Amino acid sequence: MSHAIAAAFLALESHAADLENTKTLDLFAADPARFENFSVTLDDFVFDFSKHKATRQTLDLLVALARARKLEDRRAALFGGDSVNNTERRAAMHMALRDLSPQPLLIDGVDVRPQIEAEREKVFAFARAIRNGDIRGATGETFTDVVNIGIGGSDLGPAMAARALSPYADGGPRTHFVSNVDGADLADTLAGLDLSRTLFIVSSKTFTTQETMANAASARARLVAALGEAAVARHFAAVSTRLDKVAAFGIAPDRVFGFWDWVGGRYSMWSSIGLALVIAIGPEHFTEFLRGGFDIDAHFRTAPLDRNIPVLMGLLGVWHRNVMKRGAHAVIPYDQRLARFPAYLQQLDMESNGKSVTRDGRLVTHETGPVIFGEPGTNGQHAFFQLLHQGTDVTPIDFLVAAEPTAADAHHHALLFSNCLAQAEAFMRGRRLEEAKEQLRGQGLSADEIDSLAPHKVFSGDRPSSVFLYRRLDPRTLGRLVALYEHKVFVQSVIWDINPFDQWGVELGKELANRLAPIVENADAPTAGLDGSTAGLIGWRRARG
Ligand SMILES: O=P(O)(O)OC[C@H]1O[C@](O)(CO)[C@@H](O)[C@@H]1O
Repeated sequence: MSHAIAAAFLALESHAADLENTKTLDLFAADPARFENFSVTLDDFVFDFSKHKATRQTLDLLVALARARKLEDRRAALFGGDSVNNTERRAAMHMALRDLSPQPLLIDGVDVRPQIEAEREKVFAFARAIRNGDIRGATGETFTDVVNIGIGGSDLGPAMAARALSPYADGGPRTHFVSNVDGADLADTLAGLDLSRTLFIVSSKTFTTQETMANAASARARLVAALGEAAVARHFAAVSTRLDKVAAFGIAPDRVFGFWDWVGGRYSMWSSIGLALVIAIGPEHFTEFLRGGFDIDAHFRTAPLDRNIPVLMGLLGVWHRNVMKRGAHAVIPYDQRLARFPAYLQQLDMESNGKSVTRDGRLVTHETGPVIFGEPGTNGQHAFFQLLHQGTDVTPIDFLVAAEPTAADAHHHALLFSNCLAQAEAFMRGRRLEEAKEQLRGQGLSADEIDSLAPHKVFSGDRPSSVFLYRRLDPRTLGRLVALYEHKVFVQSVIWDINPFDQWGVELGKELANRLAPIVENADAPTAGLDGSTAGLIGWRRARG
């Protein structure tokens, strides 16, 4: 670690010590314009970070750390199509997929815009034909249901977005997502579906992923049993970078949609991987989704670092992770249709920044990515918020909420919105022992009862949160949200000097699963050489199989 970076961290640590006796509420008292000063508005979108215990000096020190890490140069390298994914020797140019300008998009000196636009047009034409019934199944029926078979980045993005944007799924077929190798996933999804009206999309960047290949083979077998071998060409489409492998599966070339190795799996929902989503919401709404991502790219590239939403998200996360030593980060959408957004972010953030070595392979000197978790509010309030309010660990929270009701019921939205703001306020405000006692006195309790109960009603307060307030959850807003988090993850990777675009940590488990599968399937296969626990568990299963 260079001297400048070590000095930047030391300055942050000493500043944190100075702030120890300051309450976040005091910061509001000292600055009547704190909300304006500690929030950023982007069109009809507000990022409010005023409830973090952070001052102007905190921001200056965090920006100094970012500069010491050369964030602006690294951002230029990212957008310039450099091989920022150094361990796989690739660019990470998912932003090119949503660049709606006419500018050339250079990767290794080649303008990739024509290929991107051609592939997108092919996806759009196919989606339109499915939606309007020009493309039909083997028996001449229109498609009423689309089943996307994929996992991780080939599932979570489109699945999350199809749910988030369900009000925009006007007139298209229903979409379903099968990911788990547990056969129950496919079986439960297909129960009740009419195979003669069902289109399967096999989505896999590598077209080798065990779960996806197993589910695709089972879906194919079910279709062949129902409609015959010839139906496969009419009922299957595929999305992959490995067109050679797709051909071997028997999917017709005009139903194969490609993308490129410079698009990471968890960054791929902007590509042909979005096919199921395009079929669900239509090309026009999908283009609005792309536009939302493109808005954020422009903001990320041009806004000053201390007014730059993804930079602030990333740096505040570094403040909490590295200076305050907080190990988790919660994302709570007060928006039921964003129910899968926390799961989507788990892959985006934890697969990207869950690393222990730097870009050049040395052990990191600081903590890297936190555990990301979340559930929609208000449900989370009745599940794990107790720990967030009074547990011994402090967990920073992102609250996401729309300003406008999404359903016709304004009353429900008023309740939802109030709950969101009330929680954020409660985490910041807390309740002192004296306040707790005062409240209990008002309830007519005896002095002894008050003394014994009051400590249980104390909230430390100063528990930090950001609020993302958007007008409504439409395709453009969703595009903005996804791109904001993508760039936040990138900013943090720069501070931690790690490669956010590889995922070697998923390899070992995959290798071992492939080694175990034949031993589990064949009851006579020897278990010698396995560790005692694994052999014991297989033996227990065999005895009952
Ligand atoms: O699209 P594929 O190649 O099937 O991979 C699915 C997922 O598996 C991973 O490689 C590892 O879990 C993810 O990065 C990826 O999104």
